Amino acid sequence: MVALPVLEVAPLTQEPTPKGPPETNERPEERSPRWFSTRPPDGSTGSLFGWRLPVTSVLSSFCALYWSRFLWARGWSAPRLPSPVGVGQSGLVFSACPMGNGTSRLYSALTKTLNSSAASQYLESPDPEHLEPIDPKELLEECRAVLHTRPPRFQRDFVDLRTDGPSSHPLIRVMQWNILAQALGEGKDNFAQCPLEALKWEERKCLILEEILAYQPDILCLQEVDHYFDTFQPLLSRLGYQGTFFPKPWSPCLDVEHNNGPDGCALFFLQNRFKLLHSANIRLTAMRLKTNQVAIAQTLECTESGRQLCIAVTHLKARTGWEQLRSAQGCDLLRNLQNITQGAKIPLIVCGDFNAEPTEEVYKHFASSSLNLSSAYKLLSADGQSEPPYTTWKIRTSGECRHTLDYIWYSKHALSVRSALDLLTEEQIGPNRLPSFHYPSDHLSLVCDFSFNEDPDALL
Ligand SMILES: NC(=O)C1=CN([C@@H]2O[C@H](COP(=O)(O)OP(=O)(O)OC[C@H]3O[C@@H](n4cnc5c(N)ncnc54)[C@H](OP(=O)(O)O)[C@@H]3O)[C@@H](O)[C@H]2O)C=CC1
Ligand SMILES: [Mg+2]
Repeated sequence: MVALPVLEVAPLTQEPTPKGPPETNERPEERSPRWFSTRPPDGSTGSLFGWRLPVTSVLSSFCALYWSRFLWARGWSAPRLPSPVGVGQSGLVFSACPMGNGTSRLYSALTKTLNSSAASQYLESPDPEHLEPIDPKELLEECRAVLHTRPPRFQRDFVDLRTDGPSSHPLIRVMQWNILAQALGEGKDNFAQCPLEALKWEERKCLILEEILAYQPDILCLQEVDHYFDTFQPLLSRLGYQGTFFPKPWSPCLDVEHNNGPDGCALFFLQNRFKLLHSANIRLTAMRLKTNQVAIAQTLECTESGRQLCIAVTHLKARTGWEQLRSAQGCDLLRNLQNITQGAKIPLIVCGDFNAEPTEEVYKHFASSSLNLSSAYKLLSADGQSEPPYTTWKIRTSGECRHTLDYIWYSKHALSVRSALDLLTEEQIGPNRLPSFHYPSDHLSLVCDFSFNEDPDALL
């Protein structure tokens, strides 16, 4: 069940003073973080975007717009299509336009384009109910065929981080990745050096899938997913994953013409490795008010060992000037995770785009939490104490942005990081930065192999 839109955090009152300079490409209402307002006593919403409107009319139009878009994004309002020709295997279909107009986008996952090449023969399915497993190797080959005009993908190596001998428990591979919402990449992010051609969804989705298939995570935590129902859910379910999607209540994607629905967090795990015990979709709050950011937290039982693991994914509020909101959202997530892990009894992994450098308060809350968390990618540094120099690197019209914002937190007593996927080098990323013809997102994927520590009763 998804919560309703976010009048509660509509920018209204003065809040914390931005620490850094405002980014010039932001809209005025986003530059000054003015949030957490209560409604004025006259029953209007106050100066929401400069208007004074009755609460009921604003509420009802937001609700109607949001729900119609949400239902439409899920395909619930869609009529069934006649069976298209050329039956394939995987359901990965390429629509004629990048995001498509309403109709072609809605149908893109179901439709077989008449002129599709032989390369996509295995990638297509006429039937949304078609659930036959896909061989990951064959899907990878198909993706590579689609990408044959693009430069080869970058080589990244796993760094061995073991400090002891081999574990008797099988490894758990976790991938964290902000994949870049298609609507934001094309419509809002203002990438200055990335040609629109490089963002074409038909090819970019293959780059994303290629990255996932190359590392084959057991657990996959994604942010900025705006193609869940038409791409990732159908394909990944046929690769053996069970998926959950929680859209942002008022996704900025919905402001983009020809969007594909709201973006949100998605969490996938391999069904042959885990059983789902508990799942929570969390609308993050700040000072008890609902915000536009979300998280998913699930408790899984490992089929091999019978041990439990809690996994969470989140995407905190972006942009400079919103540090206090991120901090409050982080505290709310930690509070929720305290409950879900039964007071830190269940080992925990938290993946996210925190939109916060390690110097920020929210990072410090996680590092000092009573959940005893440590950030896995620190282990790649020489002293094990420093985060990588960047996890996102892009050039916006407002300038170059190189930041460390993405993290994989883990219970440091209960779990060990056995290896971590190295980041792309500056040379690999290239002078035009990300995204690019080589790499589909402005954020790098983070991938770690975890094992349970031997003593299950050790302090978490
Ligand atoms: N929050 C609210 O109450 C309401 C919001 N809205 C709409 O929602 C949007 C804001 O939503 P919110 O969830 O707060 O979004 P955020 O500020 O968290 O950012 C949304 C996306 O924009 C990207 N982004 C970050 N910095 C920039 C930048 N400088 N230029 C362009 N894109 C950037 C982020 O990517 P990354 O994480 O990769 O950095 C993120 O995915 C607005 O467009 C507004 O119109 C509408 C009504 C109410
Ligand atoms: Mg983004």
